[in-house]
Amino acid sequence: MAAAQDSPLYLGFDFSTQQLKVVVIDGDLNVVHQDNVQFDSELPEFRTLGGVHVHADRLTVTSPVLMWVKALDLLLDKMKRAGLVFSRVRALSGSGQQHGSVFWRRGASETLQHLDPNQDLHQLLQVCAFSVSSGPVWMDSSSSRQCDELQAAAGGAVRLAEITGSRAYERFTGNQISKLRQTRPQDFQNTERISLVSSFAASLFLGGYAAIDYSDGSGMNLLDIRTRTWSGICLEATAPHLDRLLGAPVPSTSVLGPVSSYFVQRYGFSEGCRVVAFTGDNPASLAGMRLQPGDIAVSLGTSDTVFLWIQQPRPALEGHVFCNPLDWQAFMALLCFKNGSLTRERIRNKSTGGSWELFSVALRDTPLGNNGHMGFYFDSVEITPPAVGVHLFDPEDNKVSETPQVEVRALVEGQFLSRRLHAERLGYSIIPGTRVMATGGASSNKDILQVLSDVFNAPVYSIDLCSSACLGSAYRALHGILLDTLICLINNVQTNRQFVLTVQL
Ligand SMILES: Nc1ncnc2c1ncn2[C@@H]1O[C@H](COP(=O)(O)OP(=O)(O)O)[C@@H](O)[C@H]1O
Ligand SMILES: O=C(CO)[C@@H](O)[C@H](O)COP(=O)(O)O
Repeated sequence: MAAAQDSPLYLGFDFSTQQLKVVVIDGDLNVVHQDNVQFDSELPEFRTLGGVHVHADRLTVTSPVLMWVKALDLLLDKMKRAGLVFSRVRALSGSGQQHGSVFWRRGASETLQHLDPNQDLHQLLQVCAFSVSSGPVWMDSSSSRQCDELQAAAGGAVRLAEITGSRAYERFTGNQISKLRQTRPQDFQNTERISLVSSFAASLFLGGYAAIDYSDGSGMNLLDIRTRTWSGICLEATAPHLDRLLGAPVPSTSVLGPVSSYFVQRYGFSEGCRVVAFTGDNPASLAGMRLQPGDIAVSLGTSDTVFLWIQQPRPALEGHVFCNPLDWQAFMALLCFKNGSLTRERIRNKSTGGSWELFSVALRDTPLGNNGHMGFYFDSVEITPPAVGVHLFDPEDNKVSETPQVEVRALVEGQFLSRRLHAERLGYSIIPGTRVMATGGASSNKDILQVLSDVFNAPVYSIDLCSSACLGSAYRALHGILLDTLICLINNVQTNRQFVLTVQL
């Protein structure tokens, strides 16, 4: 049943690689509105391809910070035009592509606190809010030197993984901070605060710097995932006084504060609307998919990721362990594959004239196993495994340069075999009852999901909305508010309780 016209609403945003999305839910978890802004097509002035700029070295990959700010202006205007009554919003939360960093210039805190509601955020922040106008994102693999330095300082890759949940990875924020400090010292000097994409987005809503949450903070090679505090060894190896630039990390369910007066005056948000900590898009998806023990999630967004809810961390040299965004005592394991949707798009353009429909036909017209044709497609330096290049094999295992008729299946089967193989190496086993939960843009394609099901030998479930990260963020907004109310109640009961002396020694 639809909720009353004035019942509370909860917003979930996702600042992902190619777009900004929002989902609005009511208190019964019904989705009442969704919208998005595509970076490439709706903000062409930033000249991104897939939301990013790939630099000449092919290793450095950045995104303009103001593009994300302008996308938020545009999205909120779209929501207003669609008739969304912002005064009903009780809480909001969100997520961001993981690992990307935003460097706020000295004085930006002051700017954030005094935003003029008559102007766009983009106008207000364009002049001097950021010391780095285009920050590194998760696709960047240019910080190998800094990774080696961090591992040496921490006592090796295994030790670093034990502390932070991952060996050193180029895209992880700590190594990107190190690179900026070494290569652009002046910009680093001008920096007042460093945010992740998630905490940057939360800062816009708060009108002040938002804390980094434990879960997204686990993707930096800086957080001790067991104590949930910054690791002294890692901070020291990265930059002096880094804790001041990062602020203290907080539980992912934290209520950070009220939405800033800018949003109250410009869009009519209620002064009581609360901002719940933003997190990474994969942790938010974990919440959105409501994973059960034994489930495995496969996200087919710009990146492909495989992740699961785990109770005990067992960090390895491959893959990542993050703090869990819902249960502070639990964790999540994640594998990330860089050559996901963009590689599927390249083969779609090459083999089926740019049509997903014909891509699907090619999958339907070829048999499981592809008569022995096999492909490994690493268009750009892969994360899992660290490999590059396209490697094709015929049924006799000869390396060939082309597999034209069967290329679509060679690609998709190869991708999913790799997802399964690496998940099993992490210790995950497919057992009777295993459910594969699919999400992300490509999960709308049933023929791709059929291959996923065949390769994992398990049923695949998807949700009727592509962005589980947005949905999870809206759930998290509601969850955060409920937890906060509960904690306040418990505190009140404890303060008001009258103790009576009942037994004397
Ligand atoms: N019908 C389809 N078949 C296969 N892939 C699709 C289809 N529709 C969209 N996609 C893929 O979804 C990708 C975007 O996924 P999405 O999860 O929205 O990205 P992100 O959240 O990383 O910005 C696109 O790059 C596109 O290749
Ligand atoms: O690097 C990772 C996870 O470690 C990526 O999964 C990013 O979080 C980008 O997400 P999408 O935009 O592809 O959803």
